[in-house]
Amino acid sequence: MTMPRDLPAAAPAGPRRRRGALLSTLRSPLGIVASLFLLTLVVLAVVGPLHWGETAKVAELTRLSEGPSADHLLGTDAGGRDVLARMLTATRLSVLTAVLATLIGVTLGVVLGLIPIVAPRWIARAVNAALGVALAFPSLLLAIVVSVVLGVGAVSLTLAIGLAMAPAYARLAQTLGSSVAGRDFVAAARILGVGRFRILTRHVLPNVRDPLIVNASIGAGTALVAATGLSFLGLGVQAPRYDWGRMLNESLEGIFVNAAPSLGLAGAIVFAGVTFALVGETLSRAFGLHQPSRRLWRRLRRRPASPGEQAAPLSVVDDPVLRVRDLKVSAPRGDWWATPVRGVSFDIGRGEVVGVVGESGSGKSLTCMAVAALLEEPLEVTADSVCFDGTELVAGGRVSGQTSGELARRLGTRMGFVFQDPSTSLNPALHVGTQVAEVGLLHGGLSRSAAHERAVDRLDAVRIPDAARRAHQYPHEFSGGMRQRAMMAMALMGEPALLIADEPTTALDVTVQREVMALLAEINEVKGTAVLFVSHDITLVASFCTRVLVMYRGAIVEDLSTADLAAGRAQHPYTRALVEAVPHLDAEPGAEFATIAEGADFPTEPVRSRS
Ligand SMILES: Nc1ncnc2c1ncn2[C@@H]1O[C@H](COP(=O)(O)OP(=O)(O)OP(=O)(O)O)[C@@H](O)[C@H]1O
Repeated sequence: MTMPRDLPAAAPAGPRRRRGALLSTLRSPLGIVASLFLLTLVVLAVVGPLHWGETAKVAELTRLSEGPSADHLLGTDAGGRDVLARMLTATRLSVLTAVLATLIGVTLGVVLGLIPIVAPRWIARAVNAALGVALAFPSLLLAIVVSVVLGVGAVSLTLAIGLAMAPAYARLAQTLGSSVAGRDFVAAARILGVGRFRILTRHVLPNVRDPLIVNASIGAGTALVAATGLSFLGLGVQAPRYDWGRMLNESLEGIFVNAAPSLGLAGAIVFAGVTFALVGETLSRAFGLHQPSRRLWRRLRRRPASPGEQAAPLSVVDDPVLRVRDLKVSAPRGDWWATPVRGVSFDIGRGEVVGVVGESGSGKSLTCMAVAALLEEPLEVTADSVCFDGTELVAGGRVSGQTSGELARRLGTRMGFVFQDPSTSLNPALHVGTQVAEVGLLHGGLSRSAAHERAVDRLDAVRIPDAARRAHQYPHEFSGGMRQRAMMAMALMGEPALLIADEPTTALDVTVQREVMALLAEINEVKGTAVLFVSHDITLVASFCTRVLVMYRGAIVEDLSTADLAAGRAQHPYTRALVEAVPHLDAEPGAEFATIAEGADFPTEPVRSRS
């Protein structure tokens, strides 16, 4: 039996969106085929014994083990009974065994898997240890042992397979449950005094439900094969009852003179298995858990540019360090593609400091990650050109997240990236010095000791106190500001032509923010490194940068100098709304702050406003 797939625990959609997604998936070719297959299987399971049950019992003693004929399409068995009628009659028992076994396996698995989240620690430890032991056994072997212990028969077969499936589902539920239990909303519920059981039912279960349902549908096919296999071995359904496995065993004796019964039964087993897999795949698409198909990738590549995309930049720089033309980032959302970055074009001059502002979700981070070739599948990054420091990153219209060779060396030594969250940007398992030294080892041709020496020197340059000692510490021993400076030290291992800083100060307190900004300014001045600085804080951008790109709904709507911005010469209504929303210290006490109304709709047409 195969292990359940470790699908991501997706946030559950609301009931209406869920229903809508399910209906639209059911109308897709996959959904239609899956529904037809499932309907056929259910009808056969319900109607089979009623319609063909009596015919299946009739034994024609003059027609034993006959081949296919007009009367008996799959021939007769050794007792002179019609194989097709028996096969159709056996559909109910075969399918029911698989479905019930899966239900038992999933239910038991979910209970065992989620116990550690709610039970006292000693119970959780005991359950974990038992699960570890159970998982060490191959599940089919476990099913054989259990069915021998329980005694052969349809009921014990169902229980045996269900019990054998449970450990794998328990592990899956535990993995999914633990990832949800660590999220902030669970912590918030705990702070509010919500009990553990209620947290489990209200917060954890709804968030792991979808991947479990998808796995259960696919797992039913595995259960069917296991049940058929055990019955085939004589450990499952016993005479006078019969399922496909037992029939397959009986048909084997005469397979060389009459292969039709074995082939027919194999076809039935494959049909049922494929049905369960198709249902699982359909649900996976409806719940947004699947990876997009190759056909979808191809369709995306053929997709024509949609209106509003901006192939021409709003301003052009001579000899830019970075030139971006018509950059688009698309992300799969179920069966369709969202385009959070809709064709942006811009230049950054050598040594220039350019800010990117825009509301949350406007595509600032995706744009930065895309130009640094950091985005990978399932995200799709296309562009006419992304030319960094004289090197074209676009090949075949696409920017790949997997760079190698000269390109990786160039990006590693000439481009630096400082991420928003200093707590996740460094590997917690490695010393900071080791991580900073990596660029020197990989691309600088330095020996291990020389790379370490340079890393210490770079940490010192970004004012990490006692750098030689600190280099041997782990990231958790650094403060947030020190981690951001360590990221800058990493960039300074090479000779960076561009430093992309994606909200590098958002997670820091004001004093540390100032230190980080001062360091960025120093790197720009001393090294001549251009900076692409992303921030929500338009005042900070105006004071630090010389030019601002304003992003709105995945496009650059205005590209203006900070002098124009400060002098109130912004022309796009969205830029003006951003400026007006900046709080002023000289505002009347008690006066309401200006804000951008939720759902406010601004034009996405860009304006040219550089003086
Ligand atoms: N890995 C991803 N897969 C799919 N969609 C994504 C991914 N990353 C971001 N998005 C979506 O793309 C859109 C733009 O995201 P992005 O992170 O670029 O926004 P942002 O402007 O940087 O926002 P913020 O200021 O909050 O960081 C958002 O709607 C986001 O949900």
